[in-house]
Amino acid sequence: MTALLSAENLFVIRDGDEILSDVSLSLDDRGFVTIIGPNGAGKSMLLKCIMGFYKPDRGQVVRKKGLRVGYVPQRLVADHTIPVRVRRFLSLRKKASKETLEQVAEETGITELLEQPLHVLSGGELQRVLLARALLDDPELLVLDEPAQNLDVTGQLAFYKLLDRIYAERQVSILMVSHDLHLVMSSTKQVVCLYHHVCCSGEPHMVTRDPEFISLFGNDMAKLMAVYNHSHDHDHDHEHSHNHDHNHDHHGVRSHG
Ligand SMILES: Nc1ncnc2c1ncn2[C@@H]1O[C@H](COP(=O)(O)OP(=O)(O)OP(=O)(O)O)[C@@H](O)[C@H]1O
Repeated sequence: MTALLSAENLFVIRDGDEILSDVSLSLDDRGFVTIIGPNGAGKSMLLKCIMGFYKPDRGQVVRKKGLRVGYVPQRLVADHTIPVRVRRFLSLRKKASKETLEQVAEETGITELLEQPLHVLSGGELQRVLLARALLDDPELLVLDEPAQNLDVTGQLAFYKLLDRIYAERQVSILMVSHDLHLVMSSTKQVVCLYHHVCCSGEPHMVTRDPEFISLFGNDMAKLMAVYNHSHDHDHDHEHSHNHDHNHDHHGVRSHG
């Protein structure tokens, strides 16, 4: 397998706090990695470093040469005072052909919305438009930062279902921050549990059994995951990786050193 991208030993330190502490992560061709972690754990910061929006204090991000990346932010605040139609919005930054734009619109279920002004769209529709925009360049890697955070449960389900289909049908890898592990765990191949450092990582059903996962999210979350795991609960010990060479209190401190 070819590594599309790797983050190597990233540190981000602000006001003496380690927002990211020795974080490493790598994404292979056709990988599907979901980053989870409590509020303020540094998930968005990690994505910003990976996207090159933010320079880590130490460490580096190595990308495959010429890697095409599509980015889907948490949300888009549409400006009511400058009514932009969806079609125009999609062609603002990307030089996609009319055919590509319409094919991607079809794929993401927004064909009917192309002539609508952005500001009239629902939250779910806007997220599909943002996904469509990220797909216009035919990305090898899709990076999504809590893409369903502002949607209701039905909207979340629909969005992740669409993402599943895109992953199945395209030659694309996915790196996503999500709080909805129970909704994405059937598609996710690897979960990275972050609390300023990588607490544990591996296949979803293994990570949810990890004592560090349970200490971060509590037993209720672990039990909820167990229900979702039930249908494909089998042993993958050999694929599970840990990072246990640290010792700290997850609930109290932010600096680990
Ligand atoms: N540019 C910055 N300068 C200083 N501190 C920052 C900066 N960006 C983020 N932080 C801090 O870093 C910590 C991690 O923030 P981040 O947004 O990465 O968390 P998160 O895991 O994405 O949280 P959430 O789940 O709530 O979105 C927070 O305490 C935040 O205040």
